Parts: sequence; structure tokens; C-alpha cells
Amino acid sequence: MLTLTDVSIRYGAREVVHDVDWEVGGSSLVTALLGPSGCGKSTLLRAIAGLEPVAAGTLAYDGADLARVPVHRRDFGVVFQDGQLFAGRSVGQNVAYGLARRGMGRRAARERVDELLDLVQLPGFADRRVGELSGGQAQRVALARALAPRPRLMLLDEPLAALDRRLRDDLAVAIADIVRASRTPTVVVTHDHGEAALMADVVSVMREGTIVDTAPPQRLWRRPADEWTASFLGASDIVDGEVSGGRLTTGFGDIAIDDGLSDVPAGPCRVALRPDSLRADPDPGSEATVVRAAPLIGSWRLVVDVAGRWVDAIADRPVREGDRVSLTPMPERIGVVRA
Ligand SMILES: Nc1ncnc2c1ncn2[C@@H]1O[C@H](COP(=O)(O)OP(=O)(O)OP(=O)(O)O)[C@@H](O)[C@H]1O
Repeated sequence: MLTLTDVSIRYGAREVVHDVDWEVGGSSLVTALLGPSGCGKSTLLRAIAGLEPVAAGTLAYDGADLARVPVHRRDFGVVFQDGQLFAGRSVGQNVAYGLARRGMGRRAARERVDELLDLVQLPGFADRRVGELSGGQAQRVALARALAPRPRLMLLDEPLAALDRRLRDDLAVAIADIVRASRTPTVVVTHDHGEAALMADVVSVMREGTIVDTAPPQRLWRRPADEWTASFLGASDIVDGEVSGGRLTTGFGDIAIDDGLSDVPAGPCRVALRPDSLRADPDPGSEATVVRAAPLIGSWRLVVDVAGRWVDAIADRPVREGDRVSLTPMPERIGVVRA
């Protein structure tokens, strides 16, 4: 397990990571480090890899201090955004790179390369040139290269950022499956909350150089640490609510307090709504009026005027602007801010 204690990192006089306490690789295998651009995620990952010095605090793996352990002796696999494959070498030579350095014989290395190419679903690619690969294939090769020497920890820095949207979602799931299959604890840096939820068992949210919350994705959404975190995780609206007698009441309907909200105390609270938290159904008797309606695939994304307040909602039947609708909150898509 990787343990960070009071870690601060500086560029010159400017501190960009402040007093971070963090544990990775305990009971959860894939941890996402999620935060907006410039908050210090890559800096922290680079420090863990040994590529950036820490100004204060300690980094330890299984209790052993890493301060004097150079990059190549940390036994961590690293994959960056653009893979950084060796362009002049074949796929097989790339994957074998760390094996020869560890003194593995040719035959054993060849077997390990084939095993890894199978794992990343590129069987038979060993003799291909790196330049012939698509972006997604190149990232799989980079992953195979990092995994080949059986690192004790994988560090992935925005491994999907250079790829197009559809490929990103597919590869996010594939990468998480691959590192889980190899049983390698993994940290994946991302600024995309959807990607974090797709890949990780546990998500740590970083803001301005500090980690503000760590929880499984669903828990993170249901009980965000604060309003900033709720918005960053995709809340489109944060409204007043009231908890009483096992129910949460909002201006848009009420829900029973379920397991995900069981720790919400009675009294006033702030409720985080996503664009799909409220379901709209045609209801001519309702006061709520559709202001905007945009078709999605199989559903309609709406803006609804409820007594002068506009909220997002989702409809699974065709709805037009001007229609009257009633709104129903979807319990598992409602969050309550912790502070
Ligand atoms: N080599 C460097 N020298 C000086 N400042 C740097 C250096 N690298 C990063 N920074 C600054 O440190 C802060 C954190 O940068 P970092 O790249 O760690 O953020 P990030 O959360 O990974 O952002 P992104 O998602 O955009 O990569 C930023 O303000 C950045 O400008």
C-alpha cells in the first residue's frame, strides 16, 4: 500500500500540492485522482513516480520510505497521456523494454510479451511497427509495456485524454478490467468524473492542491463533501431541501431516505440535482411548464419552469416546449451535500 503523509510539492517558491495525506491500494484496486485542470494531479502522480521531488512530508510503500528510492527502483509502472512508445521499435520490443533491463532471458521475455499482448487484446501484434497503431492501440501497448515487469503499483496520467470520446469510454472500461485482471493496484489521473466512475473502485477528489474527498463513485455523488464537489461531479442545480420523518423534501417533490442517504441528519440541507435527477411526465393539470426540449437517444432533455425557477429534467416520452409536466425525483440520482 502506498501512503502519503503531509506531502507538499513546490515549483520554485510556489507550492502546488499542500499537506496531502493519502492511501492507495488498500482494499480497492483502482483509485481515480479526479480534479479540474491545474489542481496538481499530475504533479502528485509524478512525485509518487519519483519524477518530482517533495518539498515536505513522506511517501512510503508498505511502510518503507521512498525518499531515497530512485524512479527505476520504485517498481511502479507509469503510463502518460500520449503513451510515449519508442517509435523506432516494434510493439514487441516496446513491451519487452523493462524485461531486458531486469535481466529476463529472451525466451521468457517473448512469452511475457505474448501474455501481455493477449491481456490488452492485441494478440499477434508483436512485430507491428508502433507507427501503424491507432491511438487506442498505442495506449494498450503502453499499458502492456508498463505492466510487463509486474510493477507493484500502476500510475496512469490521463491515459485516454488524447483519444476521441467513444473510444475513451470503451478503453476506460478495458483498462480498468486489464489492471484488475493483473491484480495491480492502480492510480488513474483524470479530470472527467464520468471516466473516474467508469474505471475506479474509489475516487479521490483534488482541488487546488489538496484532496477534499475520497469515496466510492456512487457514495461520492450521493454525499458530496461540499457544493463545489457536487458541481464538479456534474450537479446542474443545488437547491434547498428538508429531511424529516425519513423523507427528503425539495421544491420538486420528495423521496424516501434510502441507504445512500442514511447518514443525512434531520433538518435543512442542500440537495444536488443532475440533469437527469427529475423525471418529467405529461400532466395538463400541472403548473410546471417545459421551457426547452432537446431530443436525446430514446429520451428528451428538458428545462422546466417550476413557479419561476428553471430546472433540468428528463422525459422518456416526446415532450414539447409549452407542455405541462409533473416532476418526479429519481432517488438514486439525488445527492445531499455533506457541508
Ligand atoms: N514544471 C513546472 N514548473 C512550474 N509550474 C508547474 C510545472 N508543472 C506544473 N506546474 C503548475 O503546477 C500546477 C499544477 O499542475 P498539474 O499539471 O499538476 O495539474 P493537473 O491537475 O495535472 O492539471 P491538468 O489536468 O491540466 O494536467 C499548475 O498551476 C501548473 O501550472
